[in-house]
Amino acid sequence: MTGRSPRSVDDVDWATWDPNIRATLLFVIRDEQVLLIHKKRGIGAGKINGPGGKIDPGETAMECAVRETQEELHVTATGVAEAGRLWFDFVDGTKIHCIVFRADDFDGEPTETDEAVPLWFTLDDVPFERMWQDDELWFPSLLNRVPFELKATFDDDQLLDAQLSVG
Ligand SMILES: CNc1ncnc2c1ncn2[C@@H]1O[C@H](COP(=O)(O)OP(=O)(O)OP(=O)(O)O)[C@@H](O)[C@H]1O
Repeated sequence: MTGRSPRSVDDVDWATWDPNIRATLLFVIRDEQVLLIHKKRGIGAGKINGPGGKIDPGETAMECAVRETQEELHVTATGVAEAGRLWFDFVDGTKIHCIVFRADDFDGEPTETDEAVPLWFTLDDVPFERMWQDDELWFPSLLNRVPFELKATFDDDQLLDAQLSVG
């Protein structure tokens, strides 16, 4: 141990870090609004987030992001592009690697499912207090189309430390 605050980003050996969960997030951003979900189950249930979930064997991260958005909201995202990457190291040993996508549009009508409630927010009114604490750190880069990478440590859903790199 280094004796610094518990589990800072620099305490993690990222060179050997091997995620046990590979996941995605997708944000449809259209007409100065972003399509979010109130998540009903799974990791982060009760929070607001983008649609997304774990990558299935044999699918690409982008295929996963589109599939999860279809499953959770019954819409098909279009104009999808990678926006950034997130590394989450939890004190309980959970290691989540998440690829974030941005979409310009979608086909279909956002619909509540067993997994999620669709919610639109204007870009100056995103409800960060109801989201994972890291989201607020990288969301501006997502909006500005600046590639980002964020490494963060968490204890349960409490953010301990984070390092963002952009550009
Ligand atoms: C720690 N800070 C975090 N900040 C922002 N987003 C976070 C997150 N930690 C996890 N996430 C997202 O949460 C989803 C989990 O996936 P999750 O819903 O459990 O997967 P999936 O739909 O496959 O669920 P089942 O395994 O079928 O229950 C997935 O989008 C992942 O990126």
